[in-house]
Amino acid sequence: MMNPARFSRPLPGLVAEAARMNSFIDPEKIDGTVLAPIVSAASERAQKLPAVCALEEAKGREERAALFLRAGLAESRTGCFEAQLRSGGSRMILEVKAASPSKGLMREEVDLTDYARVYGRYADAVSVLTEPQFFGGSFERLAALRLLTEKPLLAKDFIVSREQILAAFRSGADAVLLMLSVLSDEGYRLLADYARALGLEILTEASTPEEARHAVELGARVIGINNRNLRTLEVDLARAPAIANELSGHPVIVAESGYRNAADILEARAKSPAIRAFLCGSALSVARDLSTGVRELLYGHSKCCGITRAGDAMNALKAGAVAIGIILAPRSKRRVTLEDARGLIEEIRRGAGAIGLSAEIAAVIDAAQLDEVPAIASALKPDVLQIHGDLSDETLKRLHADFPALRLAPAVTPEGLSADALEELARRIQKLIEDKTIDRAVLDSARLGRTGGTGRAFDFSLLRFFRTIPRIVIAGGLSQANAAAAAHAFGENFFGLDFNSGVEDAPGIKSPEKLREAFGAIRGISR
Ligand SMILES: O=P(O)(O)OC[C@@H](O)[C@@H](O)c1c[nH]c2ccccc12
Repeated sequence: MMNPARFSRPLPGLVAEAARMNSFIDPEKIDGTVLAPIVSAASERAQKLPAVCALEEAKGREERAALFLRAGLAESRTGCFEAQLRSGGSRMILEVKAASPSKGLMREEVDLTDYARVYGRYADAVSVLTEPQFFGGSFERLAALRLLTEKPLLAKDFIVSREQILAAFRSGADAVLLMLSVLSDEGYRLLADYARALGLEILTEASTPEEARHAVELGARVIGINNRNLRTLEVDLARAPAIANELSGHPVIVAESGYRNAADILEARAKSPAIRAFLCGSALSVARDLSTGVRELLYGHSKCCGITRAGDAMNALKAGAVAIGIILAPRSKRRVTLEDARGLIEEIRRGAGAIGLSAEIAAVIDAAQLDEVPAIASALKPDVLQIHGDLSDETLKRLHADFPALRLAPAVTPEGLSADALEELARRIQKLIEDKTIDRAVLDSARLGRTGGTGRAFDFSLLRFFRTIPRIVIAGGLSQANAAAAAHAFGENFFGLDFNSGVEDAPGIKSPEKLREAFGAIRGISR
C-alpha cells in the first residue's frame, strides 16, 4: 500500500511519462497533485489489459452476458443508475472500498456476501473500487459482486483508457467514473463515447466549480462533486453543496466523500436541495458492523419503541432502525411482562441474526421501577436501559457504577418547563453525557403511558435548547409526517429518532408500511 507521504514530493518525469503513454490525460491538471502517481499507475496497468479490438469486445460481451445470466439479471438495463439516483430524496451510492491514500488500509477482509446483503437492502447503487494499488480494489471483485446483487454497479477507477472501460463492462458494471480532474476534454469525449457505445452510464466527477460547470457543458447527466481537495486530500463538506447550488440544467448531482453520519447528509441537503445522491465509502469501511453502519448513516441511531411482537421488530430493522425498545413500564399500553420480554428478546435476537441485521435492545422502564433493575438486567441483558421520570444525577451515577454494561438513556419531557429550567436540563444532560454516566438522552414529548399513543407530536421549538448536545434521541408522536422536520430541527447534531405510536395500526401493533414511510421520510423519500 502506498505511503501518503509520497504524494507531497514532486515526482519528476512521472506526469510527462504518463502523458506520453496516454493521450486521454491532461498532464497539467494532475501535475503536482495526489493524482499524478495514481494516474500514472493506472496508465501502466491499462497497457497490460486486453487491447480494445473487435475480438476482445466480442469476448467481453460474451463474458458479460454469462455474468448476467448467472446472476439471473436482464442485461439491457442502461439507465438504471441514473434512474435510481433521480427518484427523489437523498439517494445513496454505497461504496466497497478496502483502502484509500488518505486512510490507508481500512478493511483487511472484504466479505462480499455481507456487502451484497446489506447494500442490497439499503443502497440505491453500489460503487466498487477497482483500483488495486491505492484503493485495494479489483475488477474481479466487481464481477464477483455482480453475481450477488442486482443493484446498479459503478466501476470506480482512474479511467484513462478504453481498455479499463472494456474491463469494467466485462465485469458487469452498469456505470463508470470519468474524472474531469484527470482527463483532457478530448479524452473525456472519446472515453464517454466508448462507454455509451457499450451501454454503460457515466458518473462525471468534478472537484472544482470550473470542472462542475464544464461537466454540464459536456452534457454529463450524472455529475459527482468531490468534497475532497485533490491537492491537499482535505475534505470540506461545504464544497459540494456550494458548487451544486451554482449549477444550471438538470443533471443528477452526487455529493462525494467525507460523509460520516446521517447529520452530515441532512446538513448537505439543507444547504443544497440540488444534491440528489451521496457517495459514501470510508465511513462504512471502518464500521465495526456493516449493517449498523449503513443504517446509522442513512437514518441515524434510530429506534422503534413499544415492540410487542418479534415480526414487528424485524420490519423495523429492515426499515432502518438500529434499536428496538421493549417497554416494561406498567402504565404503558405496550407493556410487556418481564417473562414475555425474555422470550420476545430472544426471538428478536435470533431473527435479526438470521437476516444479518444486528439489533440494539433497549429495556424501557419507569423511574419507580429502579428496584427491578437487577432482575431486568440479569433476565434480559439489554444493551440499553431507558428510564422515564425524574432521576437525580446521583441515582444515575450509582446505576452506572452498579451496571457498567448497561448503557443508560434517561428520558426527559421538556414540555411545560420554563426556559430557565430547559437550559438547566440541557446543561445537566450535556454533563452526564460528557462524563459518560449516560450514553444518550431521550427527549420525549409525552410522559410515558399518559399521553403516549395519542400521536401528539413534539413541539420542535423546544429542541433548540438541546441542539448543541450530541447523542440526543427525539421521541414522541413521530411519524412519516414529521420525521424529516424533527431530524432537520437537530441539524448537525442529529443523532436519532424514536418511533412508536406514529408507526402503528393499534397500540403495540406496528405497520410495515408506516415503518417504511417513516424511515424513508428521514431521507426525504416519500412513497
Ligand atoms: O470514502 P469517502 O470519504 O466516503 O468517499 C467515497 C468516494 O467519494 C471516494 O472514494 C472517491 C470519490 N472520487 C473518487 C475517485 C477515485 C477514487 C475514489 C473516489
